Amino acid sequence: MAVRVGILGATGAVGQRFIQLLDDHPTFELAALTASEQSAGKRYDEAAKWRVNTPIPDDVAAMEVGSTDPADVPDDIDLLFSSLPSSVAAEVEPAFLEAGYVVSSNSSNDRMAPDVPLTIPEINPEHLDLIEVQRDQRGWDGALVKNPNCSTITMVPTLAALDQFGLERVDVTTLQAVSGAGYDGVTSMEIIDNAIPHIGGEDEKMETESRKLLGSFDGAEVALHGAEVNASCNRIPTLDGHLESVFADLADDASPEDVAAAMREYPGVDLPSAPEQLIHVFEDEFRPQPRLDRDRGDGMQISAGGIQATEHGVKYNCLAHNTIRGAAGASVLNGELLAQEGWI
Ligand SMILES: NC(=O)C1=CN([C@@H]2O[C@H](COP(=O)(O)OP(=O)(O)OC[C@H]3O[C@@H](n4cnc5c(N)ncnc54)[C@H](OP(=O)(O)O)[C@@H]3O)[C@@H](O)[C@H]2O)C=CC1
Ligand SMILES: N[C@@H](CC(=O)OP(=O)(O)O)C(=O)O
Repeated sequence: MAVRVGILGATGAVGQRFIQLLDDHPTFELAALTASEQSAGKRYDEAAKWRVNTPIPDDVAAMEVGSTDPADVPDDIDLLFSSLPSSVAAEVEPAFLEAGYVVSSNSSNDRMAPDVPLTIPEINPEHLDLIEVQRDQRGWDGALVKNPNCSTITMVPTLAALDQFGLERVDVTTLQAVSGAGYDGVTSMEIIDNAIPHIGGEDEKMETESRKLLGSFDGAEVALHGAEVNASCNRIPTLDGHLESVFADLADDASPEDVAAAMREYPGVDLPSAPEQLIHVFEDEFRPQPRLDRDRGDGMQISAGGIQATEHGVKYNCLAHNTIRGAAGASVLNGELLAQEGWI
């Protein structure tokens, strides 16, 4: 049976990716779009400055954009995807939850809240049961699920594969695409022929969100993973695809071949938007590269390569498409998990 879905913040960069990914989705039927008051009341193709690399689906182009207000969203929507600026999401998401909507949100507010599941379906699907705790504590009829920051989601599947060798410490340096900052985030004069060695708040997000994702859930709360995580985040002039260099200290001996096998064999999930294999491992040490590898698995696969031994463990590079696996695709996959697990 079709699941009726809506998008909060549908006109933005991530909102457009949602529309692209939901076109021809096997079970999700797009039935509501919202944005700011400037866009409300307009046809979608008048309100959105469409910039993704496929045309606006005809049925979506003609849809009317609503206000981001529960009173303006049909009651029969089963699931809302949220791609609002986090300051706006922090204000309006609670109103949708109080009104009984289930929200799969990409915005960063509340990701570390103890009663909010921060989920990657292949890594920690069991954390969804935090919804029961959330409903008890907040009195919401709805449910709020978050996906992580795009840099965090690029690295965490590889760390999950390494955890069988006793993950003790992670040091990561990122090379992040300009689309992560949004269309107006970095000017061409700032980024062409350049690299910017800081992204506000990003180091802390990688350092905390990764430990929640890899943490254990006892039915009441998530205990953060014990590994120390240090991140240094940088912007470079690629369009899409975050590339990251990871140094991981391990308690047990593990050769680069053991690590490659653990990554290749890390199990996927049976959900419509999931890649068949979660992590592709290259033998060629010049890969992964953003332009060549970000679209693997329709933008949902993680790539890794250049695995080498270090004194305390291994180092390697990893890559993911930041606006698909790192944003809209991550929320859609969480929505598919919510449906599979009977939360909607
Ligand atoms: N870009 C990326 O790679 C990633 C982004 N994110 C996060 O996703 C979210 C969206 O990012 P992005 O799509 O780049 O942002 P954009 O600025 O491109 O889009 C923001 C959307 O929110 C709407 N909006 C803005 N203000 C309000 C308001 N006051 N009330 C209601 N709606 C409002 C906009 O509508 P209107 O067009 O009418 O202004 C638009 O639809 C952010 O939280 C971002 O941090 C997360 C991971 C990756
Ligand atoms: N900060 C990320 C994108 C982003 O918006 O992250 P978050 O979802 O944590 O706000 C980047 O610049 O690439």
